[in-house]
Order: sequence, then C-alpha cells, then structure tokens
Amino acid sequence: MSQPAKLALEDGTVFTGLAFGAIGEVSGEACFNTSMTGYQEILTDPSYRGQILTMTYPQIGNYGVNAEDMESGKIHMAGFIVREASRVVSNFRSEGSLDEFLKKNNVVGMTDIDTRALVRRLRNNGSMKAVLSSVDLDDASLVEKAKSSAGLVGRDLVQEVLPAQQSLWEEDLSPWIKMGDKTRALASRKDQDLHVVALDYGMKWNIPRHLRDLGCKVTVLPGTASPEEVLSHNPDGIFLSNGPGDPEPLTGPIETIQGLLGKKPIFGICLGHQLLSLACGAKTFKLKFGHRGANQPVLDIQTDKVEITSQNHGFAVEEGSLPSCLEITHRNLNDNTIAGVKHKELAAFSVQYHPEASAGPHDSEYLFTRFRESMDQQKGAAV
Ligand SMILES: NC(=O)CC[C@H](N)C(=O)O
Repeated sequence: MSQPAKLALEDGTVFTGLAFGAIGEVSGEACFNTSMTGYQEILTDPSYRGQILTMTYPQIGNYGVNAEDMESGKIHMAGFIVREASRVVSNFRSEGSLDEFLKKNNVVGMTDIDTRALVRRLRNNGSMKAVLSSVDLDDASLVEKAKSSAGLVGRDLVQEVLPAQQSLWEEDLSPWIKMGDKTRALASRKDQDLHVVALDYGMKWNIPRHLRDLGCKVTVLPGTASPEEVLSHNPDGIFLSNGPGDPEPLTGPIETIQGLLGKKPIFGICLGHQLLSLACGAKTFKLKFGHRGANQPVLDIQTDKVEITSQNHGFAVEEGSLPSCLEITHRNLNDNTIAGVKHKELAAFSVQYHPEASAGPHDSEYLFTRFRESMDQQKGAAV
C-alpha cells in the first residue's frame, strides 16, 4: 500500500493523494500537459526543470518506458502527478515501468488526486508555486513552503541543464518515426554536406536527430558559447535550442545571438525563439498558465495552413514589443499569441513550438526543411 503524498499550492489549496516514484519533497511551478501519450519524452524534456507537472489524461504509464525514447539523459522536472498510474505495463518496446523510472531518476510523484480540479484551478488562477511532498504532510507547513519557494521568474535555469562540453551529435532519427508517419515528406539524407552548430540550452534530442536526418553534421555547443567559439567551427547554420525557465535573465546567450545574427542562417525553437526575439529587441512575458500538450493549433501565415503542434512553454514574445525588423510568421490559434517570427532582412527564423514532436504530431517537420533550404541558399550564394 502506497503512503500518502500532498501537493500544496501557494494559494492555500492542498491535494492529498498517494506517493508515486521517489519519496521526498520538491518545490516548483505547478503546471499541466494535455498530451494523451508521450509521458517519457515529456519527463525527459529539460525545459521542465523547476516544474511540477500534472498530466490531464487520466491514466498514464500503460506502455512503460524504454531506452530509445529519451529526450535527454535523465528526468529534469521537479515532480510528476497523474490521476491513475497504470497497474499494467504492456508494450513490445517496454523495458520498465514508469514508477521504477521515476524512482531511478529520484523524481517525486503523486497519483490519485482529482487532476481535473487541479488543472481547472491553474487555468482559472494561473500557474502557481507549489510543493509536492511525501515526507511532510502538514498542510500549513506545505503551503508556507510553497509561498516562500523560488518560482521561475528571473532565474537562470539554463545553467543547471547545460552540457559541460561540446560534442558531435551521432544518434539517428528513430526508424519508428519514419515508419509511423506514412505521409512523411522528408527524405533521409546521409551525406552530411552541411554543418550546423546547435547551441544547447537544454536541448531535446529529437532536434539534432532531425537535423542529422536532413544530411547535417551537428556539433553541439553549450548555450553559453561565445560568437567567436561558434564561428570557429565554420558552420553553415546555427540552431538555438529549447530550454527551461525565464528567457529574460539569459543576457549572455542573448548577446551571443546578437553577435551571430547576419553571419549564418539561424533557426530557433521555443527558448531559442524567445532568445532570438529578445536579441532583436523584443520583450517576453509570462503566460497565465502556459501551453503544454501535443494538440496546440498553430497557423502558418505564409501558407495559410493550420498545423497541430507539440508545445511546452510558459513564456511568450510580447506582440507590442516586436521590433520592426521582425515579422510574425505563425500564431497560436488558441489565444492568438505569437508562435513564430522571422527576420525581415537576415536569414533568421524561429518558432515557439516543437517541430521535432517527441511527443506529438509531425505536422511541423517542414520547418527543418526551411532551415536546410536557407543554409543551402546561403552556401550556394557564397560559392
Ligand atoms: N520548451 C522551451 O524551450 C520552453 C521555453 C521557456 N522556458 C518557457 O517556458 O517559455
């Protein structure tokens, strides 16, 4: 029989459920994800650093976990909450249960609360600081801890998930992705005729897998690299990755991007999109409860097509602050916020969502092709 666990929000609400995964206590921002599947990719996405995530889908864990579906080397999120953890793990790819995976990664979890009530509270009142504990079960003490916890705003969380050193990316895109998507338009290329430097702020691994699949050699550098360091690799293009937390305190990476703009084609995803926009003079703001899920509709203004996208962000680029050098290319159709921008004169564009999916639909894969085309164009022009 599991022992009890509690989630306390800074507004004084306390949910009591059962402990799951590791026993312990963590603080973080309470948020929710509306994906029905993909919990392993979500858990290992480094952008969740500092957050306690609740899945809205009521039963999680039924297909287990495996060594292939990792989006980074470990789980970075602070805590994980599900309504019901599947008691049965059944899939031919499964190598273990979600409970064991959480324990192995020392991640505190909880099951058996009314996740609908929690999510409704977060949607109505906004994301909140929270404490999840299976060691302290005193409501007043937990609420106090939630109130005095650090929160996300103004903190540099990227330094906690940065790679220690540069590396050459060597993993291919999973054959399951290609097999599962019969409409997949992208042809795999092995030639590595282009070189991309990926600035890693907590990068999801399916991004360099995609770049490699498009025929790019990918050198991964810590996101704190200087413009000189990046350019010393003589890249054909520069990729700006996703990553955790508030983008505004990341002054070093923003200055680096300013030093790289116009030198080589740039493509940014999520935090990379926010940093590119900040480098061009825009501002970012905190969304009320963020966008997290694999079912977020986005309009590509250029083609007038709607794509269903995978998202995980709590901040966004402020429309009123957009400098005249940037043009809006994509909009989130749930709340009309900016979902993509491009530079009007220089080869630089970015999206607030995740074309690499993992987990989620592959509608937006075309963005990798756009990046490849902008590199091909610039390389062709230079010859
Ligand atoms: N996935 C990401 O890169 C997230 C970006 C940023 N940390 C945000 O929450 O908005």
